[in-house]
Amino acid sequence: TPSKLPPGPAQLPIIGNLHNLGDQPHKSLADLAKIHGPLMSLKLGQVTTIVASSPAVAKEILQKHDQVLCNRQVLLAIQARDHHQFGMPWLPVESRWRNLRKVCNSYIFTTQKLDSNQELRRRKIEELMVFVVPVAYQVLFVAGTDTTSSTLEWAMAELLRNPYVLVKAKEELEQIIGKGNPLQESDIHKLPYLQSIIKETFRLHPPVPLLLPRKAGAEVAICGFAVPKGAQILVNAWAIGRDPSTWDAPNSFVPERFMESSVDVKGNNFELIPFGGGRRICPGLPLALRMLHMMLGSLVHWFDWKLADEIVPEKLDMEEKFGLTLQKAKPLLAIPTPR
Ligand code: HEM
Repeated sequence: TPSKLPPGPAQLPIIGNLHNLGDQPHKSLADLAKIHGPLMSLKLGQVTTIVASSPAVAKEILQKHDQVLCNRQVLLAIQARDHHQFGMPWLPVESRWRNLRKVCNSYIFTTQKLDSNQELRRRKIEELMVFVVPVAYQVLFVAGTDTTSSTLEWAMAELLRNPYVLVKAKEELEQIIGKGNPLQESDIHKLPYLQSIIKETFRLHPPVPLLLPRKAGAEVAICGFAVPKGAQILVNAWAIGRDPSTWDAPNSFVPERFMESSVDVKGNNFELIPFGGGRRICPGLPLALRMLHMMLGSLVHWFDWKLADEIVPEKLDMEEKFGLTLQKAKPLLAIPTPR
């Protein structure tokens, strides 16, 4: 078994590499990975931290060694409020977690259940559309801490910044759904371009850029290096989504790249893992995907959009703010007119 830790930047006493993170840790870690490689080790304070930044290493962690690495590193801030006792994301892989996952997979997020309560969501979407009309002036995509709303805001921002994509999305909806007809969840599979837009949004703007920290339950060898027991494991989904050896023109928003490809966000393609992977993959994935396609599709289908304040598309501010979820730093201001 290897004894050497993966390579990484030099460490200072006590703080280790905390000073390397800055206020955009996912970007700083991506830059460090360019120097030290797709598997690196750092010391965040006293915590040995292993960072994965390529699809191959992510696969080692989320698939091959999933069993040893499936528990969470519970952040002190969360422990302090006792949240880890209750929230599924922080539970250890033991009976309580297993029961909750079972409830999710067999009762809450099954295709059958989601199909049977889609009427509730259809009404919500209708309310959202009715809400947009009188405000027909300025719709603020209010920055919540919510992963789904943040993805929707990024998607709308990309559509407004890339008007040709918006036109193509409209054309697809008009052709498949028809002007004036409401979008239904059962239509989503007939809208490959809309699906590609959502994938491309997740690639560039994964709402949980470093996924949720895992913890090594035992020492494990990864790519010829030793990952010690107790180490915190981060997977930089943001860096992987922009990796130039995986993606052509990695920083451009080009949904077309997914039209002829089978790459999906469901945890099988490690170049695109906004929901994580392995046994702790996001259980809300099927619901989140339905909601996102319905909300984005309906906003595009029902309204014409332009940017507020005469901003030209290329000048739209796409700065990110790192937090629990990766938000747009400046809220998107967009003006709808009913079509
Ligand atoms: C765009 C939407 C969403 C994204 C990008 C997202 C992303 C994630 C990620 C990256 C993880 C950690 C996965 C891992 O460790 O490999 C996670 C876990 C989780 N997510 Fe989501 N999520 C989303 C929406 C939702 C929704 C709508 C729900 C519930 C209704 C949900 C419930 C959960 C729960 C309970 C966990 C913890 C699972 C566990 O630890 O076993 N998520 N999510």
